[in-house]
Amino acid sequence: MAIMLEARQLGTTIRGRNVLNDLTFSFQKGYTYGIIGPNGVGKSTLLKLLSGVLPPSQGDIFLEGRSIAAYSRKEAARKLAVLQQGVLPPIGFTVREVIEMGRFPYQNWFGNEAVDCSPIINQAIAAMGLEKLEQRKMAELSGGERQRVALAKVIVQQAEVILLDEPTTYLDIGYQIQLLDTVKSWQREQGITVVSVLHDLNLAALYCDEVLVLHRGRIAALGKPQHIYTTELIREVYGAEASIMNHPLTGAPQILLAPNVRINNGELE
Ligand SMILES: Nc1ncnc2c1ncn2[C@@H]1O[C@H](COP(=O)(O)OP(=O)(O)OP(=O)(O)O)[C@@H](O)[C@H]1O
Repeated sequence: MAIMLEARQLGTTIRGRNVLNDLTFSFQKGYTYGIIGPNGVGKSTLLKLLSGVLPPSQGDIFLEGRSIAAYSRKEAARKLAVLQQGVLPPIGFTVREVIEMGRFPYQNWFGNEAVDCSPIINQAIAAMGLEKLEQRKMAELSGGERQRVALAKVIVQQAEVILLDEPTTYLDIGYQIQLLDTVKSWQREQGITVVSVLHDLNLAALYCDEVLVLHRGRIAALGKPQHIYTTELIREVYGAEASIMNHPLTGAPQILLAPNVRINNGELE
């Protein structure tokens, strides 16, 4: 099995505070990984380290065996595409123009490409259900529509690794499933590696081959959801009481949260 991304003794300090410590793990080519953990634990920070935009304070990241720091910007962008959280898209442009910006790693100095990129742009527009919106200005879209444009822009980058920071933010449950299904079929078709920060542990169990759980700046668990999701882990990491059931269709572990108030015959007391 080929290793696509590897972290060795990775650590980072932000404003004198140790956020992530001694993380060592590897992600295999062609797999989907979820990064989960409580608010503020460092999930987005880990994604920034993996994409090379934030240099680590300790340790190193290897992309196909080569330190990420040794890649040029365009070289890295052809290998790795990132959907960042909360980054405002350029609102003066149309949907199609913004998606075309995802092709920058393949453009020359004048913004031209050697091959016609319209087939891949059209494919991404269709995959994200944006056909009717392609001439709309970004400023005229809802939060969920903008998120779908941002993902289409990532898809057209045709990278081997995609890093997604909370890709389901702003999306209703229908679009959450549509987006994750699109990413999954894209991943299978192209054999790419997907690393996604997810808050929803149930979606992570449905879509990820393996999940990395962060707790207090370290790895609390890394493995298949059915092996690592336990009531003890949920209690330790989130301080929440949960029951774990198997999904009736897929068998994936699904977490049911238990309210702290007492329940009698289905009524809260
Ligand atoms: N630019 C910054 N300046 C100061 N502290 C920061 C900065 N960026 C992140 N932090 C801190 O680093 C820690 C990790 O932040 P990060 O955004 O990676 O967490 P997260 O797990 O993605 O959180 P969430 O689930 O809330 O999105 C937090 O305590 C945060 O306050």
